[in-house]
Amino acid sequence: MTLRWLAIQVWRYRVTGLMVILSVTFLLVIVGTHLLQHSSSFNFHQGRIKIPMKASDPKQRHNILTHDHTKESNTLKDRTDSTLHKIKRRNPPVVFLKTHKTGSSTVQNLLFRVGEKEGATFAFPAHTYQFSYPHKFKVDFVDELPEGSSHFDILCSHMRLDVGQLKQMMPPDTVYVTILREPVQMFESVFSYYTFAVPAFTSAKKAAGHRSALSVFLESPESFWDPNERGNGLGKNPMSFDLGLDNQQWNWSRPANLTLLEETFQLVMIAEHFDESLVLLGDLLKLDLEELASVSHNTRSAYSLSPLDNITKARIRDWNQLDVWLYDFFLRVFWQRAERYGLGRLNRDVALLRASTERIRQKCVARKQVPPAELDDLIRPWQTDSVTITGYHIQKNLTKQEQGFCMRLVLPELQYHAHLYFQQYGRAVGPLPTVTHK
Ligand SMILES: Nc1ncnc2c1ncn2[C@@H]1O[C@H](COP(=O)(O)OS(=O)(=O)O)[C@@H](OP(=O)(O)O)[C@H]1O
Repeated sequence: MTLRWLAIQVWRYRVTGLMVILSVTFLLVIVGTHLLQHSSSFNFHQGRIKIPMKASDPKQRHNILTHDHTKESNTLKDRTDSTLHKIKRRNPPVVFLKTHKTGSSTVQNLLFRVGEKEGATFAFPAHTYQFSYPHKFKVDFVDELPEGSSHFDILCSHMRLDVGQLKQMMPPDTVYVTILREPVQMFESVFSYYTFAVPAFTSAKKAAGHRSALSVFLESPESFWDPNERGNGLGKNPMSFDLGLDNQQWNWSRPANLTLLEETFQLVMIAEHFDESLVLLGDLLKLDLEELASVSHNTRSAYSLSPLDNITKARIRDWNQLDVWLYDFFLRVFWQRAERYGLGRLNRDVALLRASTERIRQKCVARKQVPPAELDDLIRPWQTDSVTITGYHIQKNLTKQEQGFCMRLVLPELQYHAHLYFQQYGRAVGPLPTVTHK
């Protein structure tokens, strides 16, 4: 009887019932979509970080990020309260000397991700994104230790190395790592990227007219390069300069500070053996395969690349003899280290890393080599007037958690730095001071 009555009621109100179910479903879809859009675990508030398309003095200018931090206090509180900051770091402290045009932004991105996940305290420059480059590093270039931290865990921004100063501020068990790249490729990349930032390169560009500025520079580099002119540090032996060596004069003898560098750096990564380098890095820092995944950062678009003829290559090597010597030296050290790890074991781990990274790239990356005009401010890498730097689009069909991971994977250096800096200090990255360091 009751069942029959129920069946009659259902039949009588079938249209109204259907309408109610449809309305509730529609409402749930609307609310769900809204939540996904506005509560991403990686809440960068797109549109509030503004990166201009072009500038001539990369990473040093203070006005490149205008960050409206007043609107962000709640987000910061949420982040500070989150479990992210309560996880105990399991990795040793690390200094990564970020050398120029060596693939260093790719390594830095990986360290940013690991550090953020583990609530690490970053040693950031007090002003802008570099430690008062090209001055040699000093402890007072570093921003204050944030409240509640007893020491810095990770330092990975550009600097000109001074080992003694670094050791004054980092814990004794700090792991020191850097990266070198084959000097011809590296110098060509430095020249192209910094054509309008290194005065010697700019003079060559002006003199070149329609000819290749690099070729004109290499025909008589001494006529363009004044070692005493500020900003010319990267104009000759740039890797040696970043490592704090005298990049001007060299008489083929072992550089005075080489022993100190050998003793300080547990690992000098080699860009041409990037995956092998990552495996050794992972071993030192106790990282797992997923943490070692990366995409290449700061890559130039195809039309910003020009093939080098043999004369140009020989001239680059001639002009950058100390870098050539240094690279060959640390390449030998690298393979000695690889042998200690075990070459068979290294090959096996590289294969595992490549397979794991490939899976992650497929999951995250919808499109690579995306030109800057097609990238949102949030994910557009810094551009210079002389080259075009490409970026990535991430996949659309990702869960909230995957979206956070994938965004971080492709996030350019300046944006990630600005985010972590704000997270650590609750304020935007500081501008250049009016009085420069001596
Ligand atoms: N994984 C990996 N392996 C090898 N090479 C890589 C990798 N990731 C980035 N790159 C290349 O490194 C160049 C950018 O270097 P940096 O990130 O150090 O540049 S910067 O000084 O921070 O601006 C830039 O080189 P060029 O394209 O020749 O300019 C990148 O393409």
